[in-house]
Amino acid sequence: MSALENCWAHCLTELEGRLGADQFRIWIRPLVAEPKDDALHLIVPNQIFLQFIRDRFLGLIEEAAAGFCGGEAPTISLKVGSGPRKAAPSQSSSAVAAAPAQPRRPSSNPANPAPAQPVIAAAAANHETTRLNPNFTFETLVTGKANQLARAAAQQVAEHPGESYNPLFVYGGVGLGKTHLIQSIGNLVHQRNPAAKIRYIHAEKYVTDVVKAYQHKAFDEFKRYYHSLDLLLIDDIQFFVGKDKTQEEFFYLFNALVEGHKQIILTSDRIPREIEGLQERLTSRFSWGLTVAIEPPELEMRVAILMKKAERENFKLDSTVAFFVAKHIRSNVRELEGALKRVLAYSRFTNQPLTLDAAKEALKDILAAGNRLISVENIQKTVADFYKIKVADMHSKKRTRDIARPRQIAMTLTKELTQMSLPAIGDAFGGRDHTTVLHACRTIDEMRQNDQELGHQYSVLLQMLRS
Ligand SMILES: Nc1ncnc2c1ncn2[C@@H]1O[C@H](COP(=O)(O)OP(=O)(O)OP(=O)(O)O)[C@@H](O)[C@H]1O
Repeated sequence: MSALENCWAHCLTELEGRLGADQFRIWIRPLVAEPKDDALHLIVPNQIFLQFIRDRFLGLIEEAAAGFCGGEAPTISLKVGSGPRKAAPSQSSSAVAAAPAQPRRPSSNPANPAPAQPVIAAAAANHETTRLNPNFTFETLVTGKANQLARAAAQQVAEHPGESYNPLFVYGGVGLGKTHLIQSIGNLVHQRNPAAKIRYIHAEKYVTDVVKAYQHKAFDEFKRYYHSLDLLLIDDIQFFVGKDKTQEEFFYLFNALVEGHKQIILTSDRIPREIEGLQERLTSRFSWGLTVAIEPPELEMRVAILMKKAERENFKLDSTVAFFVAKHIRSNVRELEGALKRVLAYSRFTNQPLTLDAAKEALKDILAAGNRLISVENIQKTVADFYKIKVADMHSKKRTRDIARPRQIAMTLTKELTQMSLPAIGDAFGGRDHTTVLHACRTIDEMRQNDQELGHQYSVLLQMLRS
């Protein structure tokens, strides 16, 4: 190996560590390095890829190369080539591709079925057996800035249930991967300890169980069952609001499990203290462990998710197509998945390669009816990014101007761009009253006339959301 090849090999190791397996596989692995005249030429598959590598990763690559070569760091250039060549050990040493792929997961082909679903908890007679989704694992979860912390915390909890953060409280908007993340914990705990009694449940089901126990005077059995769990995962805990009996029962259950070092994991669309109507003793207990957010994914992560999902369908998605879809579908991962399914189906049914034109055709009605795509989540995310605040602040009670004003702008945009009623908008913004929404719309409309800067910002946002 020449010094430059050595340098590139070092960069690969360094970058894999820094970017994580998914980002590395998608962005760095396709690069082919050609050492030439004291420079390292990195060949990329297409122009969009080139721009992306230049904007996001070139600095990192240069840093890694400088770290290896010290003062003698080579010049690194990017150019579009005819696609990555395979690097075999016997190959001439003039081109070095990135590390080999991770082993592929079993195919989704029915002839090669997914591993058996872990059965959760030998449930007591009245508590039907539930199953975790075997596809919701840490391996299939793409990590990016939006969920980095949540994932790290989840991994820690899965490896040391009942010992590190209890409860783990995960919050974030619709379709952002809360269920996927917490079920990954369940699946890993089950894999490591098949005897562990695990129950994943939606909060509404817990409410129903309490009601049934109440009706059938079967609280002893109810308690015996729930109190015997090793790991309890409850999704969408905000459904407990207004259910006093449920909250009371859950309070006892919570105490018993935590005292017994049994792990509890909860999700919600907002942080505990902002769930109005939840008893104070629960709110404070929910904050005992660790509360982590999942934010909407940024472009880079959305592309990675699309690539990974397509790969699981044994489909090689061109990065130009992935960018196109990711740029247009921004609000949440569920919508992103829906768009991907659509383009894949289109390509299969029409027997056409999945080109950019094919993707445009497949998504044409979604794109044409742009307004239908503008969801309240999309607006909240766009406005929060624009003003550099958290999406969670759209739901929060904070009244400082730097948060309240963007929130009012987002409400006004929602009124203008969607068919939602004032009460529905109020609900989507942390359960506010419709008069608050009306006041926000009037304030912003007036300010747009009198405050040039705000008027401009509003038009930019409108344009961003409609494009
Ligand atoms: N980071 C990610 N990597 C891969 N897939 C993801 C990721 N985030 C979400 N998904 C996928 O998006 C879909 C929606 O995720 P999930 O159901 O976990 O969202 P949620 O936050 O629980 O939504 P809700 O609030 O509606 O319950 C799932 O199919 C999930 O696998």
